[in-house]
Amino acid sequence: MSKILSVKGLNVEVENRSLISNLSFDIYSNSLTCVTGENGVGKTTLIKTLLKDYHQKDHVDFKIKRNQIKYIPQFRNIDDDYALSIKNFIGLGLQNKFLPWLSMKERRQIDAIIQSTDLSKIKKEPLGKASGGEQQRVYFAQALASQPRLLIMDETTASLDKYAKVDLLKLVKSIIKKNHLAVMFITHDPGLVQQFGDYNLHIADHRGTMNRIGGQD
Ligand SMILES: Nc1ncnc2c1ncn2[C@@H]1O[C@H](COP(=O)(O)OP(=O)(O)OP(=O)(O)O)[C@@H](O)[C@H]1O
Repeated sequence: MSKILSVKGLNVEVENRSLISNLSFDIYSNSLTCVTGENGVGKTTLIKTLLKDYHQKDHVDFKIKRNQIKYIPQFRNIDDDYALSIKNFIGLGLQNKFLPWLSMKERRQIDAIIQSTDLSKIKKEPLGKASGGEQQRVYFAQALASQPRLLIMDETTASLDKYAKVDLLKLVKSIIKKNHLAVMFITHDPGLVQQFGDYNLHIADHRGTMNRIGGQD
């Protein structure tokens, strides 16, 4: 396990209103850190602050490059008519892409991601026709195409049923292990935290506390 991010004495504010004071925690590779707390405590604002303060080393010290951090937002505007195939959508996640088509190396990389995220059977289907759980798996796969070392998932499971939630988290855990990835996962689901979290960064009363949990592999 190597350190990916060190946060020390960070104050998280919005429009001069303090949300979290004197926050300190570390994020390591090979681990899933759940970020929990009531609505409005400042979880999303914390993530925005970390990304905004990337170059400011006093309180937020990333050990990785900015382009090795990937954020998967909670909502996307994908409607039923969205016609791009799942494979091409995942390809959009490739970094430093100059050509409009995929090189042989990129094609192999995308094929490996499709296989590891169990999307082979539906890779030619339009993304708009995929189920909610499949779409979340595709967003995760697209994020992997940029070969991140830290992945931030913002309530990615919120719209899924309990089986799809567990399936997605099992997949995330297996990729964490395989790619030595660090994941920060904002969630309101205590069952998922207990079952899959390695750490829980819990925010309440303007304070953040990091606890070790030790979720399943
Ligand atoms: N740009 C902004 N300007 C003013 N207030 C904001 C802004 N962004 C967020 N806030 C306020 O800051 C507080 C924290 O918001 P934030 O979205 O970070 O909470 P959260 O913990 O992620 O909540 P949830 O679990 O509901 O998503 C809220 O009271 C919100 O209204």
